[in-house]
Amino acid sequence: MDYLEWRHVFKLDPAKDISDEALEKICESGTDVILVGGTDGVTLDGVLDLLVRVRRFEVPIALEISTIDAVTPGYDYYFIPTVLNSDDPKWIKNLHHEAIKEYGDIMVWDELVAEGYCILNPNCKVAEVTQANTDLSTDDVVAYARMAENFFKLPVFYLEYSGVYGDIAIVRAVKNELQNTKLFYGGGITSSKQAAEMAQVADTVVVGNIIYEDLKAALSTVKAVKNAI
Ligand SMILES: CC(C)=CCC/C(C)=C/CC/C(C)=C/CC/C(C)=C/CC/C(C)=C/CC/C(C)=C/CC/C(C)=C/COP(=O)(O)OP(=O)(O)O
Ligand SMILES: O=P(O)(O)OC[C@@H](O)CO
Ligand SMILES: [Mg+2]
Repeated sequence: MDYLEWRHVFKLDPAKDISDEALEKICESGTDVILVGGTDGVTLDGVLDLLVRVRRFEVPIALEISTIDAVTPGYDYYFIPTVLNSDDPKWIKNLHHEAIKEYGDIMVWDELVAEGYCILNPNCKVAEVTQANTDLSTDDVVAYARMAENFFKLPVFYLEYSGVYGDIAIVRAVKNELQNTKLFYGGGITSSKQAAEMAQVADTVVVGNIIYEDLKAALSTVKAVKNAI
């Protein structure tokens, strides 16, 4: 599966506006994929709009499902988060159970990629919405990574610092534990230096909000990640 080889990901938020000019630069930047996702304000219109606009380019496009009301055919992959450190079973498996009960007969399972999220920024929106317990030691986080890989056999473990730059020591400790499950890192990357640092440890680096704040800085992260060893 291609996603096993991804190094750099741009995450576009369907609740935010992006100009055609900026979108073209993002799509032609050399990134491995455009991942469409956000915590709130995600609508079918927003998800369709980005699908149609990104499809004009060659880059693959994946949808990270945050609400079942905003799912449409046509994406290359569907990423399904399960928030391992949520205190509310809704975000771990209940919404998933509901969706599979309703759409299980028509699902193309090979297009679905399950992601075990571990959210570590206590002040981000997704931590609040999912009631994530972010008060975790390195050992706690490593245990979630082991759970993702060995117990649930998830293809992706996503260390989510949304909005703040993470702790490289924690990212390294997790990476050292994982053999098959891919480590996605996302959060607070605003420069090529940060992107390169995380890319030396994580399998895949996700760049989000800086796209909307400083396009040039966002674009600089692609080369930084691709050149990192
Ligand atoms: C062809 C076709 C239609 C195929 C699809 C079939 C189908 C219906 C598949 C569904 C399968 C399934 C099991 C779905 C699960 C449904 C579901 C709603 C699950 C819940 C997912 C979940 C735990 C969401 C929580 C929120 C979350 C982790 C979102 C990810 C995005 C994220 C962290 C964004 C970062 O936040 P952001 O919004 O950027 O924050 P700022 O604005 O502060 O930057
Ligand atoms: O928006 P930022 O902070 O870059 O985080 C990226 C991504 O991990 C969000 O889900
Ligand atoms: Mg965002």
